[in-house]
Amino acid sequence: MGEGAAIAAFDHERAVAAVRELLIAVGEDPEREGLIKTPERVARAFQEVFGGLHVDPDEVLDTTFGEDHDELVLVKDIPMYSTCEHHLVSFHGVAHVGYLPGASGRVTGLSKLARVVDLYAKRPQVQERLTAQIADALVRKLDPRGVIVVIEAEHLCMAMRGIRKPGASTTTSAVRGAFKDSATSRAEALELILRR
Ligand SMILES: Nc1nc2c(ncn2[C@@H]2O[C@H](COP(=O)(O)OP(=O)(O)OP(=O)(O)O)[C@@H](O)[C@H]2O)c(=O)[nH]1
Ligand SMILES: [Zn+2]
Repeated sequence: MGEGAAIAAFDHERAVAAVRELLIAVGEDPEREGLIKTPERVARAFQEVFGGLHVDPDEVLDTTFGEDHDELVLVKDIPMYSTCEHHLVSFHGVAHVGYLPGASGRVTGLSKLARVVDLYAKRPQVQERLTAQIADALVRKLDPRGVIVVIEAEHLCMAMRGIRKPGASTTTSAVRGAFKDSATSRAEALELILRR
């Protein structure tokens, strides 16, 4: 079982009631025409954007192939939408996920790397933890020689409110195994990742 996989199911009725309360709290009338279906819609949207809480990300990495490939596998520019756990607004950008297959040479499906990003992103998150969780899932499931994950994102909590710095970009990385031990391997991977 992956980290934090088994939690209570989504409580739709409770979410609808909570959104309705929030609308009243901000001074709106939840009975007016434009808002009548909003609690229902927002509940469904929350179920989708936090859907990763109810799926075990490790299971998507069960698909592996014996390709006998022991060099870098890197998927760049995976679109990523997550939700800042402090303000419940979006942070979004791209994730880059790379790994060096282990001695067995087994690789996973490329889409599975993007699925792992998605499942961890669909939780209340901070960018640093999201980056580390993706790296650690790959370490657990693929027994790789190394893993590197880089996420570049804009936080709407810094753009639309608070300090109001739209365009500010946050980069986080998580390196494991060979990418942690060898500055040369890390620099080569980062060069490929950040090359435009
Ligand atoms: N390290 C980290 N910080 C984050 C992330 N997302 C949001 N934050 C920060 O979390 C902090 C929360 O600070 P608080 O002082 O508790 O909350 P706040 O008064 O709303 O803070 P401001 O955003 O500065 O107005 C802010 O500095 C946010 O920028 C993240 O993914 N990683
Ligand atoms: Zn925030």
